[in-house]
Amino acid sequence: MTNNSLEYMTGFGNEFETEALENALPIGQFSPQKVNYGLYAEQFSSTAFTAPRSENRRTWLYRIRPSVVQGDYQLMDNGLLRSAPITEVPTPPTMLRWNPVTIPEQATDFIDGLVTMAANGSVNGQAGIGIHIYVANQSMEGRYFYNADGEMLFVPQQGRLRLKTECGILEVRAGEIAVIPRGMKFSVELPDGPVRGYICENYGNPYILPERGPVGANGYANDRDFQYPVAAFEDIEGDFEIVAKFSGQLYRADIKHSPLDVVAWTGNSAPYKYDLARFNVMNTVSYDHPDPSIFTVLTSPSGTPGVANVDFAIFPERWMVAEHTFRPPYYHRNIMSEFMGLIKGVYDAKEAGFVPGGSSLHNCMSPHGPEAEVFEKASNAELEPVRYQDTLAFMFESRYIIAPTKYALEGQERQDDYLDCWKGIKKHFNGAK
Ligand SMILES: O=C(O)Cc1cc(O)ccc1O
Ligand SMILES: [Fe+2]
Repeated sequence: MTNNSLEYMTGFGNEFETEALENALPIGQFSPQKVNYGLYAEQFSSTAFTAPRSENRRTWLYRIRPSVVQGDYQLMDNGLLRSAPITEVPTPPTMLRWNPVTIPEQATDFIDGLVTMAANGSVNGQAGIGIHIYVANQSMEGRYFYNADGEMLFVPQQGRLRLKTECGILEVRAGEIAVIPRGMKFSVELPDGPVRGYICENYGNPYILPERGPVGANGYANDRDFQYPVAAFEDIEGDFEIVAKFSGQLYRADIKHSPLDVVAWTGNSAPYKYDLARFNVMNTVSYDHPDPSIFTVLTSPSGTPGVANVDFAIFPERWMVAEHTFRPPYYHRNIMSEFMGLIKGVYDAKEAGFVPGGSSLHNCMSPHGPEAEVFEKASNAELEPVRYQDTLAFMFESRYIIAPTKYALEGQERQDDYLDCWKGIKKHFNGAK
């Protein structure tokens, strides 16, 4: 890429404009008869042309060659990648938990190292999500990827990713997230070696920031903290490969040049990153445990107001000051389905077994909550203000039942003894007649 300095532009969903060469962007129109530098104009639409203006997302790309210059697609092996609906095994209501997926010893790039844990909705119906773990130890070399099935939310747990995209370069490490729009081409480099993390592939409406309601004009994830790349392009020719995820299937095509050849772009559909440490946490300063929706960073709305296709919520470092309150997450059963991961530290409902890089799934109406020891400790603790330190968990919460894959249910990471964490819950009832 000619522009290798990692500069970013800021502001969630802004109408950006950026050029790696001076005057590459047309002025006053999108599609002039001739574009400067002999570039081609290409519109990249992430919403229907006719989506309401407030939701409309599209970007104009000014590139060396239009995207149509490529070979034909051939089927590829999906490896452990799956899409909704998952039909290979029935979905049990059982509460599930997994150890981290091990980073392989053999050469594995980002595409090779995708493992689907679960999915819901319908990839072709553009509703629901795919939940994947990525493990890799090699940069993608000579190949590029795009996902026509959904926007990709990256939640790194270990290591750093350099995401080279059509719109420019983003780097993310554990504690940060990145989102790449549906269909945007990119490659993944690993500047510091092996990586592991989670991906929420969003088949539905693009993520937006949640409403703030009476909280007011500031707080939660602030718009200004979202960072977008500046234009950067590769002008290289060779024997490359483009890999597409389309309708749940991987395909490959030959391409004789780098598809990351966008010299300038303008619009509001672009990849972005966000440092989760910037989340402005709202919580009780009086009593009781509010619902985890107070920790929502991004939401993909479904057609029903207040009922998300998927919410991305975090459980970050914060002060806990609630008085006369059972402070950990309450025992509950929920119409929404909850997939959780841990980036670092210890999660307050589970002191053992839920480890960084691991995952859990509590589906629609399946009961869950603190393990036995946590209940005993929290119901007897001195309620001083406490700072939850060195911890970061997250949740993908969805209106649709989350179906684990056959690999998730039968693979080596599954903790078959998960339910034992609640076995020691004691009967404290003292009202017997
Ligand atoms: O189940 C979980 O651990 C997630 C969660 C956290 C919380 O603080 C309240 C409700 C909830 O579902
Ligand atoms: Fe929950």
